[in-house]
Order: sequence, then structure tokens, then C-alpha cells
Amino acid sequence: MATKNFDVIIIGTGQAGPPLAASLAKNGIKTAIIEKGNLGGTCVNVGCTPTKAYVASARRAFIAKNSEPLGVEVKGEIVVNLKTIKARKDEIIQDSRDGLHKMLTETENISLIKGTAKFVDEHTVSVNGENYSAEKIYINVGGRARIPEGFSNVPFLTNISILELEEIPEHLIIVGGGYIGLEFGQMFRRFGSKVTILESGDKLLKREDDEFAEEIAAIFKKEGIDIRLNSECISAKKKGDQIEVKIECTEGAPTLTGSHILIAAGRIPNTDDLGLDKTKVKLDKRGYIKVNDELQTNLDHIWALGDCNGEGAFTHTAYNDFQIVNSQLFQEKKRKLSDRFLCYAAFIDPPIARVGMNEKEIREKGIKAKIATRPMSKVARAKEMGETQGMLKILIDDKTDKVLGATFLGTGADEYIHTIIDLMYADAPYTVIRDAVHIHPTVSELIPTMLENPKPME
Ligand SMILES: Cc1cc2nc3c(=O)[nH]c(=O)nc-3n(C[C@H](O)[C@H](O)[C@H](O)COP(=O)(O)OP(=O)(O)OC[C@H]3O[C@@H](n4cnc5c(N)ncnc54)[C@H](O)[C@@H]3O)c2cc1C
Ligand SMILES: NC(=O)c1ccc[n+]([C@@H]2O[C@H](COP(=O)([O-])OP(=O)(O)OC[C@H]3O[C@@H](n4cnc5c(N)ncnc54)[C@H](O)[C@@H]3O)[C@@H](O)[C@H]2O)c1
Repeated sequence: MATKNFDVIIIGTGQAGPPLAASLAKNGIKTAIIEKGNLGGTCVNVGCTPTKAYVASARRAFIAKNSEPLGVEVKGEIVVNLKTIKARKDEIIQDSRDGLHKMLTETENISLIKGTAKFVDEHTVSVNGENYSAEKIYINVGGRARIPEGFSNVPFLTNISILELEEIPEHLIIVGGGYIGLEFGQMFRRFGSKVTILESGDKLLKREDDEFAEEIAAIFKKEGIDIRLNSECISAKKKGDQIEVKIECTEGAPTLTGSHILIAAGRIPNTDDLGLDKTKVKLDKRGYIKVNDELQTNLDHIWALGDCNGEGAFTHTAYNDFQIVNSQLFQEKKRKLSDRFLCYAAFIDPPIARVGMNEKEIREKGIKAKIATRPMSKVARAKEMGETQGMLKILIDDKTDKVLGATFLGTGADEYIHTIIDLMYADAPYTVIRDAVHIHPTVSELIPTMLENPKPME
């Protein structure tokens, strides 16, 4: 069989592959990019884009139903139409896919190959029975939902299939109280479903400080979402037209019946069917591809970018992986993985946003720190908006006065966390924000105020 040769092969059109293909092509490098599914990967098709479109609809529904205290009464019935919500989402997605298709098919030096790539040797992959080889290979294969054992005989939903529903579930049981569970849980509650979240751990969002997890649980309960902690969902079966789940727990009923079940119990990398056994590329024990500070694997002609390297699980980290590789190839200033600060938000309402370390991690590391906190109930703009749930916390290194991290839970937190992110990238002390004049009335204006007198962390 004849092998087609390229300078570079990229596997996957998620958040890193397409910009890398464009940059390689611009530099005259003959590049093949291979995709087995829809162009754009998880974020565009079944991740950030569709969920944030749904979150927007859910917030409109919530506001429509809850504005009486602000003097706005809705006299008629409020109807949530999931068909319309889905159609709007499909249009937004199609627009992104079309843009990507145009770029990947109309750019000189890029060949788009549709199909599943599998390594046959260290320089060659096969797709639909054809072989393609290249000097350099970049893997950007992403991840998928982890399905715990015990669910094989039940029609469960994942982040993919739940976005295809056209009718609102009567009772949605969600396995997992992480980002995916919480975003879908609040959204479907606001659409009108009864929602139960089962979390095996002793709190929601287990990476966050306890008070944030507790506040989110309180906000969710107030909206009528049933949260069961210390409740491991171990199996599910069909019972008539309902689904019965079995729960290992110390409190509450050991079974629960609902109309639908969503599995949001973590993600796994798409590295198991990639033929990596035909190469010497090393994986960690969870299947993530091991990379160095420049995202190179243990083979010096293969790199891994995005979720599949286990170094980030977000669109911005996958895109930053592209920036790192691109700078190593073409730019004077070389970027590295170790330059990156952890940052993310969960787009619940109000959102929670985080950068750097939290209090728990700082204590575990034994770092001497100062702490500045403020409840949203003491923020004028939040009071004016009638959205006073949540709190802000900033942690400062006692020795250097540099910010170690911040967690914000509150209206608009996903935006003003960037004041702290940028300060950390500037490597500037917290006093820069303390002494800045921010616009009134905003939540951001309280950040200088809360930094006026940080307390020693006891
Ligand atoms: C429900 C949900 C909501 C999310 N919301 C957010 C959010 O709000 N903000 C955020 O930052 N992140 C969010 N994420 C995470 C974000 O979607 C991912 O971190 C991001 O998409 C990872 O990009 P990637 O490039 O690594 O991989 P992906 O986007 O997963 O792309 C990988 C591509 O590779 C293809 N592929 C895999 N194997 C092969 C093969 N063998 N041959 C050919 N092609 C292959 C896949 O089909 C896919 O198109 C969310 C995720 C989910 C599931
Ligand atoms: N806003 C965002 O940026 C965003 C949104 C959604 C997803 N994501 C990405 O997707 C990734 C995965 O999200 P996720 O929420 O699926 O995973 P996660 O790891 O964040 O949370 C999964 C939760 O499920 C629980 N769990 C596991 N098995 C269980 C069982 N059998 N019964 C009950 N609980 C169980 C775990 O204890 C954990 O708390 C995130 O790491 C994130 O990177 C990001």
C-alpha cells in the first residue's frame, strides 16, 4: 500500500490542532490534520459552546420566574422550549464548524483527512485503510466521559446525548458533583426538571475550599435541587419507563428512581484506541500521554496537546498548549508549560472562578500567607443587582506580597477574576491592585478595598 507523506501530521481538530495547522501551513510546512468526528472537538460540539448557550437560556428562564422582588411581575405562563434552545445551540455550533471547515479545506499546505487515525509505527498512522507518514506528529485527541461500571444495561445520558434531548426530563438524576454535573444540574432545574445530584465525595466541586462548596450547595438547594453527598452511584437499571439507581451511602435511601440519568463522573483521555502500543510513547497510569515542559513526549518527534496530556482539562489550556508548541517552533520568545497558572470557572449562576492555589493547598504546603475575604452581601453592586450570593477570597504570599491565588464566587466572577490572573502574570505585588482606582459601582471596585487590610492566615 502506498504511503502518503507529509512534513507534519496532527491528530484531532480540537482546540490546539487547527491553530497549529494554520501556523505550520503559513510557514510552508505540508500538514495533514485528521479528524474522526465533527470539526472543533469537544468544546465546540459537546462542551463549552453548547453548554454556555444552554446556561444563557436557563438564566433567562430563572430571571423571568424570579424578578418579583425587583418589581417585575410576569403574569402569564413562562414556557421553556427545549427544541428552540437546542436549535439555537445547533446554529451556533454549525457556524463554528463551517468556519473551521473553510479554514482547513481552503488553506494552502493543509490537507484535512476525515477518519480515525491509528499508529502503525512511530512515523505512520493509518486512516480508513490508507497510510500517512510524517517527520513530526502532534496528538490532540482530547477526552470523553468516564462511564463507571454498572451502567451497561441502562440508557444513560452523557454530555453528548443530553444536548440532543428535545423534551425536558421529568426527573434528571446526575452522577457526579463536578463542573459538568453542576452546570447541567442547575440548567435543567431552571428548565423545569426535578434534579438530584449524587456525589460520592463529601462535598461538591471537591478541588475548592469548603466554604465555596457549601455555599454552592446552599444556592442549589434554594433552587430546589436535591444534593446527596457521600452517595456513590454504583449501578442503574430500567424499571418500566423509569431508571432506578443503586446508591452506596450511609444516609438516605439506597435506591432512587428518575426518568433520566446523566453520567458526569469525570473524563478519560482518547488514547486507548490510537494504536500507541505500536510506538514507545509513554502514558501515565490513567492513560494520559506524558509530556515535558515543551509538550514533547518521550519520543522527540511526537508531541501531545490538550486534554490528552493530562496537564489541563480546559479549552484555554488546550489553546495555550498550541501557543507553547508554536512559540517553540516559530517565535523568539519561547513559552513553556511551567509558565502557566491554573485558572478556570464553572459557569453555574453565580459563577465560581479560580486562579492559582486555594487556602487548602497553601495550608498543605505550609506557606505563610495573608488572606483577604469579602462576602458578596457587602458589595454595593451585588446588592443593587439583587445577587448577593457568594464571596471573594484572595491569598497573598507573606514574604513576597505576590498573590498566590484567588477564588471568587459571585455575580460576574468569571470576568473580574482576570484582574488577579493578569496581576499574577505581571508578577506584581498585590499592592498594585490595592492602590488602583476601579470604576464605581462594580464588583471589581471592591477588590482594592478588600486588599487594604489582608489578615495573617492563622
Ligand atoms: C460538557 C462540557 C463542558 C465544558 N465546558 C468548558 C468550559 O466552559 N470552559 C473550558 O475551558 N472548558 C470546558 N470544557 C472542557 C473543554 O471542552 C476541553 O478541555 C477541550 O475541548 C479540550 O480540547 P482538546 O483540543 O484537548 O480536545 P477535544 O476538543 O476533545 O478535541 C479532540 C478531537 O480529536 C478527535 N479524535 C480523537 N481521537 C481521534 C483519532 N484517533 N483520530 C482522529 N481524530 C480523533 C476527536 O473527535 C475530537 O474532535 C467542557 C467539557 C465538557 C465535556
Ligand atoms: N466550566 C468549565 O470549564 C468546565 C465545564 C464542564 C467540564 N469541564 C471539564 O470537564 C472535566 C470533567 O468534568 P466532570 O464534572 O465530569 O468531572 P470531575 O472530575 O470534575 O467531577 C466528577 C465528580 O463525580 C464524582 N463521582 C465519580 N464517580 C461517582 C459515582 N459513581 N457516584 C457518585 N459520584 C461520582 C467524583 O467524586 C467527582 O466529584 C473537568 O475536569 C473540566 O476540565 C470544564
